[in-house]
Amino acid sequence: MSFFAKPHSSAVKIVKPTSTTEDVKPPPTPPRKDSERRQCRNVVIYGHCKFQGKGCIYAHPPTFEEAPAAVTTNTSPTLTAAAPAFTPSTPIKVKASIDRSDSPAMVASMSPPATITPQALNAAVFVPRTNPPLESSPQHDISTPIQINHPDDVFTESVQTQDQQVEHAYENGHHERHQQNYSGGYSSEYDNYDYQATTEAMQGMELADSGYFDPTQSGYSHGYDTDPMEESYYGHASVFVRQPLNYLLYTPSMPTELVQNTISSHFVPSSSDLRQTLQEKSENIHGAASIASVGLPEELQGYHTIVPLESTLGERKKFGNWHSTVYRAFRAVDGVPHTLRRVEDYRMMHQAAFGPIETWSQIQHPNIVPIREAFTTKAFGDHSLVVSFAYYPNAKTLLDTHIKQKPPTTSSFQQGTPAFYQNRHHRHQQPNLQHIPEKTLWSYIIQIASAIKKVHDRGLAVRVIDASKILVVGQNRVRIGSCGIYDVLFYDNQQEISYLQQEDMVMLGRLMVVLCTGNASITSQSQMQKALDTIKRGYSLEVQSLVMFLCSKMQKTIDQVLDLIKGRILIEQEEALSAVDHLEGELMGELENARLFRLSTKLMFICERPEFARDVRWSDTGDRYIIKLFRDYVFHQVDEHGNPLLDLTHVLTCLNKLDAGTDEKVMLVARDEQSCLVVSYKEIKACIAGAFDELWRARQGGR
Ligand SMILES: Nc1ncnc2c1ncn2[C@@H]1O[C@H](COP(=O)(O)OP(=O)(O)OP(=O)(O)O)[C@@H](O)[C@H]1O
Repeated sequence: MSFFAKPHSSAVKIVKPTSTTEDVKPPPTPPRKDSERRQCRNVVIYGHCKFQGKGCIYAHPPTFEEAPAAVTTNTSPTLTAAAPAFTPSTPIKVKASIDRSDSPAMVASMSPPATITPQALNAAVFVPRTNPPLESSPQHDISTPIQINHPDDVFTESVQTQDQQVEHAYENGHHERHQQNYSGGYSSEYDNYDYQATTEAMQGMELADSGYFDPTQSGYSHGYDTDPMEESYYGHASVFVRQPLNYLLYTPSMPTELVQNTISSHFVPSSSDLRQTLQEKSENIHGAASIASVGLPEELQGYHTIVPLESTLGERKKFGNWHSTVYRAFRAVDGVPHTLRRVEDYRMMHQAAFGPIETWSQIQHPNIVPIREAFTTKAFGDHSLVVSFAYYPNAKTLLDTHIKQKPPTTSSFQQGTPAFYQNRHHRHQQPNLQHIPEKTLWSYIIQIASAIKKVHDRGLAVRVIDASKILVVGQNRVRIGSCGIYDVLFYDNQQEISYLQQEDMVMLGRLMVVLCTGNASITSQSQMQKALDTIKRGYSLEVQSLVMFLCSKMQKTIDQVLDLIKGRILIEQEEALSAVDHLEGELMGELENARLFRLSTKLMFICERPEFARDVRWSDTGDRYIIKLFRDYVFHQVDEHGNPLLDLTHVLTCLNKLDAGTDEKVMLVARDEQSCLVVSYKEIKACIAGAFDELWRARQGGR
């Protein structure tokens, strides 16, 4: 065991002194010869010198037996002054040091102030290879560090300057290089601790981090790159590959001049609005409406919590010739909300009528509301057809969005409407009666035309291209809803598909007229002529000619329409890809959440495991103790009155520093407030990696 061997942790324990500093004065050192004052290189490299006492003329530190007594005065099993750590040249007053710990509550409770004992002052100085020494400050006066070089550098240098040491330095070579990492610098409290077994990961980290990694260790698989936890998520890790590591891998957000996340794009709102929109959607899904559900079946073919999405009072809505109501219900098997459209008083004559539903359920298109299934039921007290669709929270129809007038606040609708959809309608029925911008209009047309193309190519017709059946599900995003229902309802009265597809074209033309004029009730030829005049005044020639083409009696196909609008399609595609970039940028920002969550999870996995309570390696000793104190430091802070401090910023800051493994030191105070440890985030990180690695191996039955 050596004072200068590489330690596991450079944590410094600061405990109450056994005597005051005034009592003990360091003995005067007699002047020595120059060579005797020089530090033996073997000790620096390997932790000890084989030739100590056998002719080596350089200075050697005292052996363990010769070392001054440990500083510790209590029995808590932690590091002692024998542990290699920074040694202040003047006693550190704990009270002063704690000022660095950002913990006023802890400062208040550390009384009386403890100091480093004089013995500790004589202990050898250790400075981690890659850690810069603490900055000198009134609180911290750190001795000059010994610079430990890369072994190869030391070897070369020793050939030139210390011939006597060359031979045995080379001889001991690789083997001792490993040993120095496992053995040195720990007091007897650490003797029970299985470093060999538990710290492979730490070894790897330290080696890799400091450029010491030996590429011949190809079996090594635990380090930054192969976090066992991540291994479980992403499959078995491959062989560790040496690479320059910079673990400050915070995902940098794309600068706004490159991706304008802060600005609303065509399909995606600005970052803050996007978050708000998603929150509202989530709230919508979880919103319940008990009053609205009164009288409705509790369970319907595997769906429950059925809530109407529209008023069932007053004038009944019709779907074709049938009364119809739209509900939201949760599917029992997966808990996912669905939209159920119920068609009342429908008697199915042939089971084959469900055939088109089968075909429709296979159609996946970003502008069509997907169909889940269809069934008939008597649960409502009649013969109803129910078709289940995907549910889009806070979706509203084109009619509601752009055309419908807001109902007067005192209307019977609002008075008699259950809270759930009253609020919804109140929020959504704020129609934008202004002129729809041409860009938005083209976007709608292109999306709907794309959906029509998909359906026609499958040998079907859409049949519901209507402002009241097309849903606005996101910013400028539309989906055609209620597809397939007419195919079931009119199964016994089927028409030529080519005729129905022609109808789709005309319906698209009418939809354009409705959107351009804001008038959903154009029936006569004269009204149509007026509408065309309005379009001429407000929209480009391209819009006018497309409307004329679609509303004409000539035969047309969706391909012809797409050909006419191809220039606009390119603009739309540009917008769609920009939206993808925008969303990807947003997702990158959210990556951090997973990172911090994983870290917190590791802490929870490690700390205070009941099944390891009797295992010395998992009790309050060594690395686990540091982790436990760190957990307290992060999550269990209290204010000066002992009240819990719930400061999320503190938690995030600590976890980020931990994940980055910074050299910044933190003071961890024991729960009994009798001792504290100064330890860097880098070391805590290594402790956590080692402990988690052992847990991981125990999980696999290796324990
Ligand atoms: N798939 C869906 N996801 C979410 N909400 C939907 C879905 N389908 C319909 N809705 C909502 O249900 C409500 C009723 O739909 P419906 O199709 O009956 O519209 P409507 O405006 O009432 O049309 P109509 O006047 O023809 O009845 C609308 O507010 C609509 O936003």
